[in-house]
Amino acid sequence: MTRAITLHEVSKYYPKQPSPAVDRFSLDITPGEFLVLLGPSGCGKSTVLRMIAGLEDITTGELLLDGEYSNDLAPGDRRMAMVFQNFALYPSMTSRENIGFPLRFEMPGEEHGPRVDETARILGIEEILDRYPGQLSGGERQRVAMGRAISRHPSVFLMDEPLSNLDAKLRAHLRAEIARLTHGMGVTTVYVTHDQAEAMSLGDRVAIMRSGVLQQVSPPRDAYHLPENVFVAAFVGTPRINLLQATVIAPLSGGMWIDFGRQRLGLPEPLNFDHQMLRIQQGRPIIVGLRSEAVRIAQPSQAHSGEVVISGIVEHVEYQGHESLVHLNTGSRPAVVPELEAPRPSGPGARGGSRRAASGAGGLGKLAQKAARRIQASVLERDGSGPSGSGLPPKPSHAPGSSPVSVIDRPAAAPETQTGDLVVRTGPDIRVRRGDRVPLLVDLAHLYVFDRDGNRICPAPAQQPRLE
Ligand SMILES: Nc1ncnc2c1ncn2[C@@H]1O[C@H](COP(=O)(O)OP(=O)(O)OP(=O)(O)O)[C@@H](O)[C@H]1O
Repeated sequence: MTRAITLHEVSKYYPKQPSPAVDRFSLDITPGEFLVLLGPSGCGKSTVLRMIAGLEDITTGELLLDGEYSNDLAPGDRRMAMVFQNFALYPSMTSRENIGFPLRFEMPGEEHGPRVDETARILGIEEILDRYPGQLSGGERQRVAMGRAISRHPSVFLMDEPLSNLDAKLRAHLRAEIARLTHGMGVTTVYVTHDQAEAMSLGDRVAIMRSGVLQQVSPPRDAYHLPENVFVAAFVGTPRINLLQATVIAPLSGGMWIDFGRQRLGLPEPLNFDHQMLRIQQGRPIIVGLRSEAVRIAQPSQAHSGEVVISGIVEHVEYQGHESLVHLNTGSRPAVVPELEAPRPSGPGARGGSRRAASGAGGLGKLAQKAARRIQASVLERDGSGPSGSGLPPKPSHAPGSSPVSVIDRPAAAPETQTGDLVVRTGPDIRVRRGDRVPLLVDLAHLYVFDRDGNRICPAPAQQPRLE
């Protein structure tokens, strides 16, 4: 009933496009799994989905369905049902007729009524079965569209941003319904979205794509806690992870610091394994990732073990009701991931807009895409200058980690002119004002470090590269 889907080194070149829309994509989806394809607009998610459906030819590579080579299988023979963003209901048919329509071909000559009624009951739409699409709300229309997919008892659901035309409340509601339905039916589901929150809440696993290339496949929790590279770290999680340019200082005489230019973090001694592995980065530019919950505003005397102190100047406080996000200037230089520079599309209809923006941006859009493909340049420096601390700053006067206050607050040579480089999550009642300098406690247990190419080096990857 439900199917295994394997994509092996699958690439897709569209005519007249210099680079592939999908580039050597390999993935095993197990029967009954809910797999989410996640990534920014134009990264190739829909193309992967359409190749699985048979709506798009595979240029190179193999698609296996239950282990059988299926590149050339006709779409109608794949027993897959697709749900799109734009509902695609027949306006002149009632909900009942829309849901029953595919059954005319799947069950010719048979009575469809019971199957339609069963589907309507599962979806809770019995009362709207005799209405036309024009008489339905967006959410009801999408339920009917899902009903049309479910009634066929497919072996695979393929969903392409099915909720993106709906308002936030309805999206959250239908998201829960989709999870309940697909898991209840045990049908393999591949779900496309650019909304990381949706992906994280729905997927058994999330496959994150960038410029046609698969970046990471993992359960949502691992994508958040163990991002394999800076792109995944930045794409997953709200507010976005703070990414700061830095250098490792590891003098032979001992100790290790992470230098942000104006401030340094001393790593507590004895160094743990992950921190020891940073020694080989000595003097090289790195990117430090700090999620908003890894830093708190508190007095140094309140530091727990594993927390070190830096400071920042309050730029802006974003009140969110249940919490506040405090934007601070620590005098560091933010690192930028090219595709994520534009605000993430969100809200109803965002997808079409973003697609237009991507394709219609002309030269700039293409340049951004080109930049994105250069894996060696996966992270840019915001001001275009070299990495901070490219010459070694003076040796600090005390050993790092010897006290919780192991940061060296160097007097700024010039006024701190950068805008907020660090966002910290706090309780809603925080009493800070713009311009206040506040102490920040950084929890080193939640420190991420990426090398210049954007690959995570702390926490150390499970498989260490072999030293030649
Ligand atoms: N029929 C086509 N002909 C040429 N190029 C195409 C075609 N369809 C898609 N593309 C290009 O292939 C790339 C991947 O497109 P795709 O629709 O798969 O991305 P996506 O991640 O689903 O984006 P979105 O979320 O905006 O829909 C894009 O650069 C897009 O412009």
